[in-house]
Amino acid sequence: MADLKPPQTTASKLRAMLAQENEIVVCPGVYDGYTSRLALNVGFKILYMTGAGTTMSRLGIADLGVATMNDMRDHAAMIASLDPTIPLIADADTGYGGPLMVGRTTAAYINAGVAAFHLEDQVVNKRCGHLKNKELVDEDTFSSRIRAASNMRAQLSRDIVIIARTDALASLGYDVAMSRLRKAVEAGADVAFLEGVTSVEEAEKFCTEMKGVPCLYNCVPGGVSPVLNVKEAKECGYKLVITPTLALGAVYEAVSKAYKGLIEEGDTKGNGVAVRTLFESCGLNEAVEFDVKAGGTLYQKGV
Ligand SMILES: C[C@](O)(C(=O)O)[C@H](CC(=O)O)C(=O)O
Repeated sequence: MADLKPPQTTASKLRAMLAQENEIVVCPGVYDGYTSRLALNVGFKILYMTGAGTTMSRLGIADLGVATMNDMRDHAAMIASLDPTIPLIADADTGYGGPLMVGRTTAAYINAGVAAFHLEDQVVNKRCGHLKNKELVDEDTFSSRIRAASNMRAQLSRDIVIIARTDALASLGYDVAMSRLRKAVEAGADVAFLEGVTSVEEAEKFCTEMKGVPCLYNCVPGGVSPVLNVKEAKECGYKLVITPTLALGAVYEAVSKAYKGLIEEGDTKGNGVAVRTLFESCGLNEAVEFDVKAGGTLYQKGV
């Protein structure tokens, strides 16, 4: 029998990262296997799967609550599988229904290898937190979502870090949003996410008033919040920063340019990155090595 030791869970790795004093956990937004590989290749030890990006890349639709639990779970499972030692934080929107459904989502995300997920207080037909006229569920309904996640985690004896997100700031104000987050923490949430923070002062106040509960900053250029860099977010007191649209924006610009070059000038080369380099960014050499080591004959002479 092989000597197989159970690996440390990615949820407990993330908890250890959050417990480090004077550190902020910087999470690159990824939205598919390719962007996840690119983030891992530059050395990130954590990934954030954006729901907006998942909906855009998987369905070609804007962040309007169209992706189902299965879409999100499948996407998260694929991303988490690329390097199962790396914690993946994944968007879980509203949890996709009542407590029973949120419990099911929690179990599905745990089984998909997700280390942490965020659940919010918008209605199920939600929209991006940086769009206008969001509708919310009441405070008790939000608490029940968090409690369902926490109860399922306990029932399964499997860890997942629960991030409570409130979208209440925009329509109900700071105090109501804080009350929702405090109740969410009482119901079992580990991390607080105040969506749509409007100023640095508000960000600092929020981190102070959450009294030791790790706080997450959502950096969305062109949204309603100031675009804080990592140092600034840390100085406000945040323990986590996510950048959901970083890769989406980079791809928007670079790919649009390449396609325009093709349609307007017949440029078939684009930036000319060699195909082998592209494959290598997605584990070509490691895959070949794995196959050869196991005695496979397909790639013995190289590829
Ligand atoms: C964090 C977020 O839920 C996401 O899907 O990544 C979005 C980000 C975005 O749409 O830019 C959000 O609602 O803030």
